[in-house]
Amino acid sequence: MERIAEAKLPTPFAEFRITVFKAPDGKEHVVIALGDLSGAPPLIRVHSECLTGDALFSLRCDCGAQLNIALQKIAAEGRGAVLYLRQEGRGIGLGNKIRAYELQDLGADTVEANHQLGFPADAREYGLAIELLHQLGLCHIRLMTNNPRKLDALTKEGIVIDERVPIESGRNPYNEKYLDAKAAKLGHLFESH
Ligand SMILES: Nc1nc2c(ncn2[C@@H]2O[C@H](COP(=O)(O)OP(=O)(O)OP(=O)(O)O)[C@@H](O)[C@H]2O)c(=O)[nH]1
Ligand SMILES: [Zn+2]
Repeated sequence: MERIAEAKLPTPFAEFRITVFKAPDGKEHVVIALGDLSGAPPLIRVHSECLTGDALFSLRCDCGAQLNIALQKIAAEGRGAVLYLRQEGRGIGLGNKIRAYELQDLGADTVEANHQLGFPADAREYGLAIELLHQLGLCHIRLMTNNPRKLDALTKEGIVIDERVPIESGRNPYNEKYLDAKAAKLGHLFESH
C-alpha cells in the first residue's frame, strides 16, 4: 500500500487528517484520523464504501448513519480513525450491488441476492485494513463494529481488539428486513434487537 498524500479535512465534527493510500490494484483507500493514535488503544472504524448510503442518503442500509456516528465518537474522544475501504457492495462493486437491490426489490434478501448473482454473501477482504493498521503503527484498537467476521479477520492477523464498541443506528422502515437478514445470516450482533 503506497502512501499518496495527506491533508487537513475539516468536517462538522472535527478537523480530521485525510490520508490516501494506493493498493497494488490501483484502488485508493482512505484514512480519516484525529489526534495522536499512539498510546492507549484508539477508537477505530473499518468502514466499507457504500456510495448510496454514505453519500446519497439511501435508507436501504445503515452505512451513512454508522459513518456519521463513528466520526462523532472519534471527535468526542479527540482521537481515533476511520479506515474507509473502497470495497463497495461488500466487495462486489456498485453496479452489482444495484443488481442485488433489483433482486431484493423482487423479494430476495441481501444474501440470496448476492448468491443469485454468483457472488459469496460477503466478498470483502480485510487484508487492506490490516495493512493500513500496520502503516499507522496500530496493533491494539477499540473497534466500532457489529460484525463478528470483521473481528475474527482482524484478530487472526494479530490485531488485538481491546474492546468492541457497538455501532447501532439508522434502523428505519426501509432497512428493517436488511438489518434482520444481516443478523440472521451474517451473524451481526445487534444488541437492541
Ligand atoms: N452486496 C450488497 N452489499 C450491500 C448491501 N447493502 C449494503 N451493502 C454494502 O455492505 C457494506 C457495509 O457492510 P455492512 O454489512 O452493512 O456492515 P459491516 O461493515 O459488515 O459491519 P459493521 O461494522 O457492523 O457495520 C458496504 O460496502 C455496502 O455498500 C446489499 O444489499 N448487497
Ligand atoms: Zn450501505
